[in-house]
Amino acid sequence: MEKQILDGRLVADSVKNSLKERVENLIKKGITPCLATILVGDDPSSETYVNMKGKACEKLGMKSIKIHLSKETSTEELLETIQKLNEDDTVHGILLQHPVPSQIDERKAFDAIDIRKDVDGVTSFGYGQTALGFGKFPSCTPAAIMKILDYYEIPIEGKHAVVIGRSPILGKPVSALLLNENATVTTCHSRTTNLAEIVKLADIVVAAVGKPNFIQGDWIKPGAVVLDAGYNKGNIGDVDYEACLVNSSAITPVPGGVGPVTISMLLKHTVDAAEESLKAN
Ligand SMILES: Nc1nc(=O)c2c([nH]1)NC[C@@H]1CN(c3ccc(C(=O)N[C@@H](CCC(=O)O)C(=O)O)cc3)C=[N+]21
Repeated sequence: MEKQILDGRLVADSVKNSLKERVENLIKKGITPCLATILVGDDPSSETYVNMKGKACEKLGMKSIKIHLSKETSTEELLETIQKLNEDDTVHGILLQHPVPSQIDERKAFDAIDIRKDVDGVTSFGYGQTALGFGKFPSCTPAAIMKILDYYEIPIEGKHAVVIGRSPILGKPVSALLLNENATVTTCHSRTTNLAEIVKLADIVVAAVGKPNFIQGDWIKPGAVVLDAGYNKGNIGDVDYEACLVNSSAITPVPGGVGPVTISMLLKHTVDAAEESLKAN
């Protein structure tokens, strides 16, 4: 069996290339697609991610606004910041970097984002739309996983997909997207008692747990496709890559797998939102 390393940088480049002309056309019409990122606190890895997102925008001729709030920020202050960005017609997408410091009601902040600007797919309403199958902006990592499967023409329909993790912007929405594509989906989590047994049934494994090298090689059914959405400290995925490579037919590395595609989907959603704003006016 031929083994495929799923190259996220390649997929991300193809997504970004498809945006170039759309960005140019918008600029000709006087609209520069703009993503506003909000970072609360000073976690260095969050700062790295937010900077990567801003740079990716600029590389494509898009605009990025970076808002950095102190780690003492209150929910009210954050809501005010979001409200201003909602009202700013030059801003097309808003990304509130997760996680936020513990004094902040993150759900309340996410849900304050105007649905038209929710390019990161974090609002309750956006999740509901995604789950029902008509959402415009699914969360970016779930969207990236689907894009990788699509790019490599990996069939989903009728396959057993096992998602490990049920977070609001990763495990839950990716389970929904896979279900919408007619996979049989099992969502596992920290209280799942027979995890290894369930993963062994999977044709498609999505790792979204946040534990380095957690997914073991002998859990992978021969021929299974493995997607690693983990982003642990030191650029380590949730999948024990070398061990899982053995049985898998296709696998994403970390780095260079799901991560770069996540960012390209964020850009795509921002361009989509900018085009929509043009239609609305
Ligand atoms: N509201 C919100 N939306 C997010 O989408 C979101 C978030 N919060 N919080 C944190 C996670 C993490 N995340 C990553 C995106 C890209 C890479 C990525 O591109 N990583 C590179 C390597 C990174 C490097 O070179 O340092 C790679 O995998 O090749 C990683 C992680 C988005 N997240």
